[in-house]
Amino acid sequence: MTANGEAAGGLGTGDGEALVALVGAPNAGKSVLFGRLTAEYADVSNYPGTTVETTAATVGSTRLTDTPGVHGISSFSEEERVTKEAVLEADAVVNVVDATKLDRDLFVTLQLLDMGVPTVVALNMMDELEADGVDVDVDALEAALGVPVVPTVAVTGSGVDELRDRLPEASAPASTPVDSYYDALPDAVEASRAEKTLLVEGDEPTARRVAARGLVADGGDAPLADAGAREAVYRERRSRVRSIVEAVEREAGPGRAAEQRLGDLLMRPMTGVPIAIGLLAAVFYVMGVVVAQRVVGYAEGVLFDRYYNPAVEAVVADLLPGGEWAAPVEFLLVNGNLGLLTITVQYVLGVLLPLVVAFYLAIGTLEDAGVLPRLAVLTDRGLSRIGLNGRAVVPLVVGVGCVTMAVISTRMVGSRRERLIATALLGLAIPCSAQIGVITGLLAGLGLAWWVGYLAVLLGVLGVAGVFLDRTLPGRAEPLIEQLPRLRVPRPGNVARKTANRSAAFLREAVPLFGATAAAVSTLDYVGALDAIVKGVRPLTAALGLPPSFGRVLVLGLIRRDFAAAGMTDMALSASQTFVGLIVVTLFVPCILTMAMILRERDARSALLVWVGSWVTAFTVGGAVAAALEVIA
Ligand SMILES: Nc1nc2c(ncn2[C@@H]2O[C@H](COP(=O)(O)OP(=O)(O)OP(=O)(O)O)[C@@H](O)[C@H]2O)c(=O)[nH]1
Ligand SMILES: [Mg+2]
Repeated sequence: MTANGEAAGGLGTGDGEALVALVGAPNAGKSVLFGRLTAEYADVSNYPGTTVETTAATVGSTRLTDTPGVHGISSFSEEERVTKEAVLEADAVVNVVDATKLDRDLFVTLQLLDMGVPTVVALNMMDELEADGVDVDVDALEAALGVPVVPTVAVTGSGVDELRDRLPEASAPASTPVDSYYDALPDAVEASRAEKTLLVEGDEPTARRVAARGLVADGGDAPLADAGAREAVYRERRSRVRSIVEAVEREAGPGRAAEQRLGDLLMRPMTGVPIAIGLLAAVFYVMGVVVAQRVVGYAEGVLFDRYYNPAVEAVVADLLPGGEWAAPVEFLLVNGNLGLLTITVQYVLGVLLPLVVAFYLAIGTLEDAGVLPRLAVLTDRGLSRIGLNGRAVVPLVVGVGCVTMAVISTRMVGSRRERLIATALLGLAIPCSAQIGVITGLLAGLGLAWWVGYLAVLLGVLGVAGVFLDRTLPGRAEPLIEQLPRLRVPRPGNVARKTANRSAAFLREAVPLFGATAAAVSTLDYVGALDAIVKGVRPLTAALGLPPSFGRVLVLGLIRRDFAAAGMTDMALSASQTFVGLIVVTLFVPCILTMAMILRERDARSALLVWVGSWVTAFTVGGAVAAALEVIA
């Protein structure tokens, strides 16, 4: 059974699994419901656009798919295409509607019903509807739509059982007002009702698909209705939405104003900027002082230095018999620079993991509270000068956690042009959490003035690079159209779960990569090739006033940025050398994982632009800073 027309009902009646898709507006609660219905976790955040790809899980005889949020079933963006495909494949849809935004969300509901897709409506966020002092007549809504409507509160699980029970009742009305437009399609188009509706609405991918089937009899003609049809259908649908909302919604009491006021405070520069600075300061206190210095300091200085490393060295020495082949193996496993079993483990578990966990906890809390998009509105003015809009705040902030992940989140930044700018800035001048930890540690030793200087240089580079890209790339910045999520109290369970998932993903990626890097670098080291490379880049390091051993840091930096920063901890450098070194390491090329992600999300040209640009920027800015420091001194 597919979503193809006739008034359909029942589910899973045929052989095999029934495909059910969760579909609805961004931030309506689809992913929370997905988690409730399947016991699998899909990323949940309190901002629109969290889900960008489908996630599926099987429960009993049903295969449930979580989809990216959309305001319509169409193909204007990548997310919409993904969701449209999921809808066309599905046997039935659970349409997740934010009860507090009926006028916005029922458009998709009616569109699904016009398409003849068997649907059950989950009327979610009922708790917030009540808090707003609004009442929705669920029975009247059900009657108006002609399909089951189940009130839910996804975060508490209320209504979820009923939703599951009523899934088999998924249906669509037998006829639709869009029927009358089907005549506008070329004769002899053989397509399902869902496809016909999309054709009337001018959906090109559907037209191509229908044409490719060879079902257009008179050849040549594109199986689309004329351009006016979409407008007419949309207008008619919006007016149906309005009359339904008028019929089912009524004021039931005073709404809450406190949340609104707090939200406004966050977005007004006078109050928002201090609040934002306070929040960032809190994050950096936790990251830079509590975790980077205390936790990491204890892990490195006590756990690894005193207990773990000596113990492993002793065991390896014991187990390896003497003999000439044993020496390189022992070097590989336990050498003091990057031993596979000692220093590498120490870097990953003792340094990076605590920082990464702390960072994800902090960012997860902000994500859940709905603070990030308000920061977006706040920073929109500044960012629009560098060719971006405020939505780029989220990728840039996520980038401070992990640039690789941030590259994925640039999908929410709008046009290709903005994505490229955001990606380039991320690759260039945003240090990742793993690196920040080490950087914070090194700068803390130098004093506050150096910290401020470091931030100033980075912001300067971000600004100049942004303005440069903005001026040189074709096109222009898009205005911010942001659906603000509500402010919500973060849910500790969700934050913990998300942190655990992200940290596990970090380990899965970092461990093999670190292992391979450490083995490769140790091998180069053992055979003396590392020294040769280090000699080769000596002119560069000398130009920066850095010792030759900094070349080793650069080699590490080609693979992982945090690796490079960590490599600096063991060098004897003066304050200004440390400063210049950190600037270079921060601006230097993105790690291998980020490069792979840029290739996946953008293209080879963008990747090359970022990589080469990083080399040039790192050494130009590093050189300039070194020269300036010399003048001052
Ligand atoms: N108060 C309340 N909050 C909810 C409810 N359902 C979801 N939320 C919150 O709404 C936010 C968005 O939830 P998600 O499940 O990520 O929304 P989504 O529909 O998957 O959003 P996209 O992936 O962006 O399309 C999160 O902060 C949830 O905790 C609900 O019934 N009541
Ligand atoms: Mg989602």
